[in-house]
Amino acid sequence: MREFKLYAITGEEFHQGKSLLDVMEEAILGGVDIIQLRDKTSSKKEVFEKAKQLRELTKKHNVTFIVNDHIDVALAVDADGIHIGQDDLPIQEARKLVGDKIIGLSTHHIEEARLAEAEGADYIGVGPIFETKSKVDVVDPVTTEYIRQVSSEIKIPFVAIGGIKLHNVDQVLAAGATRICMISEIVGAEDIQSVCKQFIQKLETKGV
Ligand SMILES: Cc1ncc(COP(=O)(O)OP(=O)(O)O)c(N)n1
Ligand SMILES: Cc1nc(C(=O)O)sc1CCOP(=O)(O)O
Ligand SMILES: [Mg+2]
Repeated sequence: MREFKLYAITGEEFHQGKSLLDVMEEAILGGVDIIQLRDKTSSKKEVFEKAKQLRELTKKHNVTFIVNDHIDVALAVDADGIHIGQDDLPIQEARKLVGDKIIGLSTHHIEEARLAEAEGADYIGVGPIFETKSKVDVVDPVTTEYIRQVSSEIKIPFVAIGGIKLHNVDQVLAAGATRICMISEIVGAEDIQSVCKQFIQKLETKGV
């Protein structure tokens, strides 16, 4: 898996009338090095069409492309990987389907992180660090304490997610995160490039 540090997930409810492609290209131009298509409401066919466009965009900019939930769509567009949750296929079964593509798995406590590592996830999501309105049925915030646990124990890459904003990201980095992931703070921004550049600056200040 290529190294990454600034991860943006689509969230069309936040896009302020701008097109999906324009929003994600702005994010990439601002420094995002991995993007995820996350669409909980569209039909499979619509998700496929969006994935095809984002695959083209990410190829053009040499950025990693992940599809959330839909393993079949990820395979159909030759995405770089998939992101799955605790209620999705077990990693071993997902691995049979995707081969050496990237598998990311959401985790919310250290036992899940240990299991993800043992079962061969390529990276884990660690969250939600703070309250978030971007996901329904989300668990209570795991706080930066969970970042501390994961960074001291888990060897595979992890990315902090959930309620991360420019005003609180310093706490996330201070706890040991070297990769951060956002929906609303990036794709809902007036000036997406500027927000991404500020996140990159925060990461670089911490030596990432
Ligand atoms: C990078 C990253 N981390 C966590 C999630 C959440 O995935 P999941 O638990 O499957 O929830 P949904 O996103 O499907 O609502 C994620 N998508 N990406
Ligand atoms: C999709 C998602 N997964 C989470 C998890 O903790 O697994 S938190 C989350 C929403 C992240 O959106 P925002 O940056 O707008 O808070
Ligand atoms: Mg999911």
